[in-house]
Amino acid sequence: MPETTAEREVVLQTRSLEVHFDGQNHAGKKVRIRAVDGVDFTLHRGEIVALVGESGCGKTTMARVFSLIHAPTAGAVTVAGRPLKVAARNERRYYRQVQLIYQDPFASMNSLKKIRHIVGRVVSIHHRIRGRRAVRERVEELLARVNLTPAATFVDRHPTDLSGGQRQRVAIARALAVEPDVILADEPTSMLDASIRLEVLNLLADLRQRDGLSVLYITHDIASARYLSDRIDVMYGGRIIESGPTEQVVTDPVHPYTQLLIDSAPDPAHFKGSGHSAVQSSSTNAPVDNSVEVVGCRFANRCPAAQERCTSGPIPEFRLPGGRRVSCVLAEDREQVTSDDGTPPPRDVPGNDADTAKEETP
Ligand SMILES: Nc1ncnc2c1ncn2[C@@H]1O[C@H](COP(=O)(O)OP(=O)(O)OP(=O)(O)O)[C@@H](O)[C@H]1O
Repeated sequence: MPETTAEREVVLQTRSLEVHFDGQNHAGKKVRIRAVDGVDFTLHRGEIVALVGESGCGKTTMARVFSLIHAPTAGAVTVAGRPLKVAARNERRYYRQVQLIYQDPFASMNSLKKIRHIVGRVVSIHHRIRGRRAVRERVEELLARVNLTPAATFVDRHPTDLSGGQRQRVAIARALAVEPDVILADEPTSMLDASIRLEVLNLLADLRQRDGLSVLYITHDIASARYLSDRIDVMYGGRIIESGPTEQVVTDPVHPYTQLLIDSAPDPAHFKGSGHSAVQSSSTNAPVDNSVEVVGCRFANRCPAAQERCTSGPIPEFRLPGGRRVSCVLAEDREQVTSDDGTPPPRDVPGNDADTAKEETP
């Protein structure tokens, strides 16, 4: 396998992706909701990328674009190098490449059917395996792959006979039945008991390790993202505001919002399955109103380090060593920072309060 992400094949990519919805604000007025508002995202083969952010930031909408539920409003989406529209012409073939795992495995399972039927149906459709015995053998193989063993004891049970963690394993087995390249895991552990969360995350890590699967892991919990992912994309108000190798982002964040997520996690260094971000519950942290068009940084009204220029014009994307990208003026203070075009950013920018303050000091 190639050593660096730059050398690996890109399986999912977006460029300037926008997904807007018609909706209503709290006053009942019609508004345009910018669920995703100019996102550049990349997932390489065999990589686990975590999309992290609070509720309403646009994470699920991203996954829904890749699973053909929402169409992009603007921007480009490619899947294994092909434009999404082309890749999705044949839906069945598309879903062989890309599979979605939901937060609530019950939502996508007929609880009246046995596991044999729930997983077996996908096996028969996608692999054209006929004959009860052949289908059952394949189902048992898949259940064993997600550590539901002995598999023969699970096939004749109903989803209601299983624990939450076991049901999520069945959902993963069903996704694996089509032998996908990519798993989109949308908060796959948030409805599970803390003790089982780790098991499911370990299973995803194991599938990547053994089968080279690529995983888009969606979560509001940066501690679990740190546990599982190679890279983190932090999303806020429909935009990715910071991204890079997981350890670098978590141990040395640049954007104050990333710092807030880390501070809100119980113990980002030692995830034991119980992590829950407190960002949402704080009364001072009102969720972002993504129906309002904002030129600068959407986080500025909550940011302890906000400067005038954070809201007066677009915030450039800065690059840092290690493939890190940050949309925050604080990145200018970092060593080896470059602008999007690879040049060092101008340090003396009018309106930069920090610089002005330094000049005025006698
Ligand atoms: N079909 C839709 N119609 C109108 N608005 C939508 C639709 N889907 C999502 N939204 C809005 O888009 C924004 C982003 O939603 P999204 O579900 O992607 O966020 P999220 O980060 O996944 O949050 P959560 O973790 O709560 O699911 C929210 O303001 C949401 O209300």
